[in-house]
Amino acid sequence: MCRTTTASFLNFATTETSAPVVRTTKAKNGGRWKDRLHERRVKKHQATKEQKKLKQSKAGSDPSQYQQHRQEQKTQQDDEVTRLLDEISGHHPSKQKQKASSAAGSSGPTPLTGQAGKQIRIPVLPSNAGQDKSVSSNAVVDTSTFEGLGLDSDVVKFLHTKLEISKPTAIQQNALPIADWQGGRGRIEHDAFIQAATGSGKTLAYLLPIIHRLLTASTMPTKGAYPSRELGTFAIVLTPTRELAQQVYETIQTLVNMPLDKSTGMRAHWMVPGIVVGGEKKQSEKGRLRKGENTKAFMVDNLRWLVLDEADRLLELGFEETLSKILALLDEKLKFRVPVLGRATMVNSPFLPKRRINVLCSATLQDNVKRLATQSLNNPRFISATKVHENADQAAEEAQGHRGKQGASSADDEDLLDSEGRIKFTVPDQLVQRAVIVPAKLRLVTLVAQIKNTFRRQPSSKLIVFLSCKDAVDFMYFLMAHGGRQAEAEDDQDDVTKDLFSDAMRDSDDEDSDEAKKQREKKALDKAGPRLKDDEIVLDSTVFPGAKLFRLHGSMLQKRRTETFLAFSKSTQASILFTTDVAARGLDLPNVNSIIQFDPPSDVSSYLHRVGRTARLGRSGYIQLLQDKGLRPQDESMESVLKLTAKYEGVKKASEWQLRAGEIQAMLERFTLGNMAAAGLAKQAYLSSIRAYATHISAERSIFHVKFLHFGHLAKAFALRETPKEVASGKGNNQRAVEAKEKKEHEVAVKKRPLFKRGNDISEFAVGDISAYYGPRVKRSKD
Ligand SMILES: Nc1ncnc2c1ncn2[C@@H]1O[C@H](COP(=O)(O)OP(=O)(O)OP(=O)(O)O)[C@@H](O)[C@H]1O
Repeated sequence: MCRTTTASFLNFATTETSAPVVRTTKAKNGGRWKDRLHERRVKKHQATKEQKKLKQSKAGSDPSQYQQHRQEQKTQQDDEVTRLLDEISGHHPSKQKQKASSAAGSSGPTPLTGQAGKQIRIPVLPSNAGQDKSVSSNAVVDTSTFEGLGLDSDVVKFLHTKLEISKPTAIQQNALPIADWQGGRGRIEHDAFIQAATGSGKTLAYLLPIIHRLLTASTMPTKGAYPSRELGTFAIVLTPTRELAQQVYETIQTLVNMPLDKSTGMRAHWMVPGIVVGGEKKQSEKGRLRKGENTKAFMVDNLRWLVLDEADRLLELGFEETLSKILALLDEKLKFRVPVLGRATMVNSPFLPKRRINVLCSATLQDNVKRLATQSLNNPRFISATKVHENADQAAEEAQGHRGKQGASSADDEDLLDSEGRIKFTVPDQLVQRAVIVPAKLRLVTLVAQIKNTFRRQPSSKLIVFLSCKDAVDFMYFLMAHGGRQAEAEDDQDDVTKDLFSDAMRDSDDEDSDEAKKQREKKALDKAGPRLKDDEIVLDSTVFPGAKLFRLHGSMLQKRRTETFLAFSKSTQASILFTTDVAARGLDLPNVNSIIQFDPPSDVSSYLHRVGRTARLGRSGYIQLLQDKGLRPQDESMESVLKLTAKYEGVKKASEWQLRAGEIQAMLERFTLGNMAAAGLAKQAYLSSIRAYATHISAERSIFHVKFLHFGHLAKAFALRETPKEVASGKGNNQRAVEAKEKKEHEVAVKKRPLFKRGNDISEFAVGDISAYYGPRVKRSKD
């Protein structure tokens, strides 16, 4: 049902021609690596099908067919985003059709101002420490204080005393006036795009107006009654991860629990925040939201705000279907609402927006999304930390005009625009960014060295290490927890071998009871060393003594995810969080002072969000990318990182740092070799990382191409000594392919060898194939 509804929202009808219908494929970037891999496979399959179709059509096929096909592919991504934006704004598809057809007959979206095909440029100042900046604003208000912006005095007091927030940040200064505090008849209400650097306070920029207006609405009865819980849901905030939902929920919870001065008539008890996230059953959140079963209060008659936090991620691959379904549900619920007898279901308060306000918020809102939003959303305003623009084109023109006046070499422009004149996404000013070019085989040891150096410099540091897949997260977490027990690991290895041998002997000798066998197995497993346990939230590190280790990824049980997130947030001692991109967006993890990207991010915005977990709100932060190919000139040499560790660890001669690095690598390899659990995790991590690496988008494959990877060296990054072939053949998925390839190679090699040497390759179990001994039969020529 949802599928049909979704389809009916497509607002750009394909031009009707006699050409065969060509199925377009999605062409999107971003998303999880698994989504991208799936996407690529589907695309490849469809492309082959289309090629076949085109071949089958008339000989010398019509070039217009091909052009149309190309055009459709090009606009596919934009269409996808437009459709979602239309759904968000609740536009009627038929109206959209008219709009599209009136747009100069173009089959793709055209900006309203007629600047088709033009790049949008919106300047953003590169900082998230906005409090001390003097920022211009369209509003005739004192934007430097919350009172000046019109925020209720109780809320201001609460922010100041309880949350230690005394002045609005730059993005809050610009966003709050647009939110139209007082409401009132005849006021234009705008949808909004909020874009500012990570850690700049965007959450409060959209939450404060909502809370303020709901509080104000509670002072006046509508239809004789004060607002109550029975009126349903007033605002929905959608986020791409459960942790972010949890964080936003907690912020709202704190806000609605603020003490209020009763004489003002404002009441907050009727505002009840709720959270809908999936549990172990992945479909549950979608299901509950679709059916509206979770709570009776999920009534959307009065829905006045729909916020898409990390909107660019929500519009990305892997999310759009869920988003469509949720939006379709909202529409459906509105369409088929059943009036409740004796109950006023619709609120008509002068303090609330008259319609649903849509807010899209992120540090990285792409230009195409903004351009399409001008068409799809309702009077959208583009709010950055520096300015508010009426539409994306206005912002672009202004940026261009500014560029024209100042000359292309203006320092400001260099900061704001890239070489092609597009807006640059920015990282916080105070963030120190370093790239270390490391050969794959030294990546692991450099990671260890870098973490050791960080802890030496600042003993209670909190670090986040980003990895590309959950298998790599599990392995690193486990390795850093137990890999430092060098001596134990060696003993363990001997014990395991002894144990397994003696058990095998005993099995064949006597017939023990099942219970005795179980006991022996358990003993053997215990001897085999530590194992990764699902119920562990935190481990002590043996590689970094005194440090606590955490891990976070999407395949963990929800309960563990939440516990880990909270435990790491609260940790005040030296801590490391190993994580996938699930922690890259939006999370406000206090006092994280260093980010290490062990695996490269999947694209620019992913990089920005990852590094944004540190240097938040003007604090300092340090990030490091460990990469075996340079993205830009080498910032910090691998040698300097390793030398520093050696120095810290008492190595006197500078030349001995290599020895120390070798010792660390050897220690970790010994552990992996001697521990069955570690060996399994390492192999799995190695394979999954290669798969993830292979899904880098085409624009970045000149740097991150799987062909550039040295598989043998990469194994060392996962503390493995085996050759990749051996590792791969141990895996079910690749086993047959590897075996088949090896068999073929072997056969070819055998055939090439001189006859007298071939016999050596014959196994004693070989049966009756004479060619194995003498090579293939060949016809002899008669002469
Ligand atoms: N005006 C303010 N003064 C001081 N601290 C603030 C202010 N506004 C927000 N903060 C705090 O700044 C931190 C970062 O805010 P927030 O998480 O909203 O950033 P963000 O811009 O949404 O970041 P991201 O893009 O990473 O999601 C939070 O701890 C928040 O409480």
